[in-house]
Amino acid sequence: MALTVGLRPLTRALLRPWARVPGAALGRPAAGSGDGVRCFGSPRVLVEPDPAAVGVAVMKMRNPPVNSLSLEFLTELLISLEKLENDKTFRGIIITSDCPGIFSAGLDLLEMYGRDPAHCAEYWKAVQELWLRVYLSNLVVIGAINGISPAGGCLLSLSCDYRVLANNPKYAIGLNETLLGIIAPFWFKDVLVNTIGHRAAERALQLGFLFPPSDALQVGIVDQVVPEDQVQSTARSVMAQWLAIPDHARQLTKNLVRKPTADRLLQQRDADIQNFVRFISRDSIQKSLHVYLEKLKQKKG
Ligand SMILES: CCCCCC/C=C/CC(=O)SCCNC(=O)CCNC(=O)[C@H](O)C(C)(C)COP(=O)(O)OP(=O)(O)OC[C@H]1O[C@@H](n2cnc3c(N)ncnc32)[C@H](O)[C@@H]1OP(=O)(O)O
Repeated sequence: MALTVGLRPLTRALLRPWARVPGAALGRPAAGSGDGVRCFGSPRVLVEPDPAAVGVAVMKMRNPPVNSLSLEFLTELLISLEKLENDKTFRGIIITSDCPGIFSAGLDLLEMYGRDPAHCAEYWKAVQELWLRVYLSNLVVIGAINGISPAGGCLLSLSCDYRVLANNPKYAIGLNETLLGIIAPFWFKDVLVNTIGHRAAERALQLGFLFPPSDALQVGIVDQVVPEDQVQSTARSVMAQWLAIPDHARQLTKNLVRKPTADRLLQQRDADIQNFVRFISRDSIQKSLHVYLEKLKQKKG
């Protein structure tokens, strides 16, 4: 899938600093890595070949403090994913977090609060693009979910082929948009319905459920819950099962299952952007975001 949307100016801006980081440029051997070991990534996305599994890359998100999906972070994720997709040495990716206790806090609220319509439109394009790229990836994508994963973080998880969640009572996963006074877009909703079924999604979406690990497993929003120190090794074992299937058969099957859902967005991307911009620009929605951001601040005391 081509990187179709208008990310070029930002992409160029992002590429410049990477060029100054020895070994950090996409596709170059990393500083300190052995000859021929490919390690590519960016300031916020660390991508390394899994030393224990041929053809597998581990992608670690590191946008502290909470891996919120800012425009810059989304762009870096997109570039790394595109690079991996085009590198025939890789057949699978494990997506995980480098921020302790947090997989991803979801979309960056500061990209939607107090921003002008043009910025919101650019941001939403990037959100759409990340979803499409992960959801339709030809690679096997396993989520090693080592922290809380609300809203956009949950969408990212749901877009993986398989989800392993760490069994920690502090962690939770779900589409909690209504708690913020906003709504999950139809394609977030579609992916949740596909995963947990209509009735469970109806309740979860309206009530903004964030499922703790045991409930998450029970409802099927994740596939496995394991002790925290086994998340990566479990993801690796699952990856081996998925990679035992011939790529072409698995990829065509994935496409068969996922394309109708992706097509619903692909057929109306511009309208979806306009809808988002109209919605997010409303005074009432900006007020809700303000209240939510204030709550986050006050939580700190
Ligand atoms: C028609 C279409 C409609 C629109 C659809 C839009 C869909 C939106 C989907 C989304 O993804 S909205 C985002 C939802 N995310 C959340 O609700 C999570 C909010 N965050 C938290 O609950 C907590 O931060 C945490 C993730 C549980 C971590 O808690 P912790 O105590 O470790 O850290 P904090 O002190 O709360 O946060 C640190 C720092 O980060 C800021 N921050 C947290 N989350 C976000 C975020 N999503 N976007 C931007 N910034 C975030 C938080 O305010 C703190 O900032 P400072 O006070 O340090 O400046």
